[in-house]
Amino acid sequence: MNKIYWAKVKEQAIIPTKREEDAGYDLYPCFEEDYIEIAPLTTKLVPLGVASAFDANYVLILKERGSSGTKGLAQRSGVIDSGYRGEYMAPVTNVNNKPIRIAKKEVVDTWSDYEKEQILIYPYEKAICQGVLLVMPSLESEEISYEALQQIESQRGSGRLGSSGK
Ligand SMILES: O=c1ccn([C@H]2C[C@H](O)[C@@H](COP(=O)(O)OP(=O)(O)OP(=O)(O)O)O2)c(=O)[nH]1
Repeated sequence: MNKIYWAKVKEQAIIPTKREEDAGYDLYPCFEEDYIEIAPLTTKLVPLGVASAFDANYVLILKERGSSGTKGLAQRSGVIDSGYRGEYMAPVTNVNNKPIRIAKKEVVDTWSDYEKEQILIYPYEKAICQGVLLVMPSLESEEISYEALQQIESQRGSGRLGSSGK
């Protein structure tokens, strides 16, 4: 299957797209509410409204966009398995010291300047994260004893945490 299949789980969802030279598919929030508010240093699941199917040789990783990461929306978890058929959810942590609202434009337009000063706003209409497809290496897995493992040649051996002195 040399293809990624996308489906809308919710009617209003936006099917992710990317230009050939972009690494990630832009993924958009998709929810009924006027906005989702994320308090400082807390995490919320932002529904993305889409589901996918792709070959088991790949994994799709959710990452911040430049424009979401630099606004203090930190992407969590984000491993989408090829066999996952549920709705994509983006776990997002607000690392700002103000609440941030992922808010629809028509609602933001009704807020007073005072209300807007108390919060940060991320437009609902913008992609909130991106999905990067990566090739999954396929390795056999085998348990061996720790002694046998230490016999396997290595430059580092068990040196760690500053042992190289570099
Ligand atoms: O940020 C994320 C992470 C995961 N998922 C979906 C896709 C993934 O294929 C599925 C399971 O994720 P994962 O295996 O990381 O979750 P788990 O906590 O290990 O639970 P499980 O027992 O379901 O494997 O949840 C998302 O929508 N968003």
